Amino acid sequence: MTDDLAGHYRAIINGLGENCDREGLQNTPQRAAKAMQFLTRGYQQNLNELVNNAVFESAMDEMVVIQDIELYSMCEHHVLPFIGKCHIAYLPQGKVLGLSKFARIVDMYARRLQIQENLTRQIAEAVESVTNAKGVAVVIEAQHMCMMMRGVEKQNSKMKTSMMLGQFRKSQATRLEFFNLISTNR
Ligand SMILES: Nc1nc2c(ncn2[C@@H]2O[C@H](COP(=O)(O)OP(=O)(O)OP(=O)(O)O)[C@@H](O)[C@H]2O)c(=O)[nH]1
Ligand SMILES: [Zn+2]
Repeated sequence: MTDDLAGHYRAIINGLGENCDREGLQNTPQRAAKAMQFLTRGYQQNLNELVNNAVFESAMDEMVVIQDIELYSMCEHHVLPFIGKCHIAYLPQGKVLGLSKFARIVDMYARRLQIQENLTRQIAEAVESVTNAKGVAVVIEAQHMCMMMRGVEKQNSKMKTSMMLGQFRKSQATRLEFFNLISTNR
């Protein structure tokens, strides 16, 4: 698998007019293949294994927010990185999820070829399915290298996406509480 990918990288690099046999590039196809496999390792993961039963009974029924989870993803249109932060909130009803699992869920979906909108939705639906929460909210703010390094070359624009499920979608007060919580301490 890595060797196959490395062969493709060799063709790309040679196709750019470079020479993969020169010293600095000799191991590059192999390295680039491994790096790309790492950046897309989310394809090898699944939600059940990742959560590993780290769901705990709890009487907590107020909003829980996990803020500023950094994410690195790759846009599916250009295969260039987009980089940002994810904020997740949920309203537990009897069960809370192990804290690190939120970051693992973000990474599992981020480490695939993505668009930000779908990534946002997938994270929200995963948290909902694992916790059976009364509501889940996810906000992602990210900068896309395809907008910065090429194309329109806008260095400061950010894309913000949100996905509200359950109570967050129904109740404006709940949504506002979440937006308030994530707009402080930054
Ligand atoms: N909605 C959305 N669009 C994205 C995302 N990542 C990249 N894109 C956009 O995907 C679009 C692809 O447009 P095309 O016209 O097919 O490709 P292109 O000629 O490379 O487009 P330019 O970026 O405008 O040069 C561009 O507008 C990108 O900005 C994302 O996460 N969400
Ligand atoms: Zn792109």
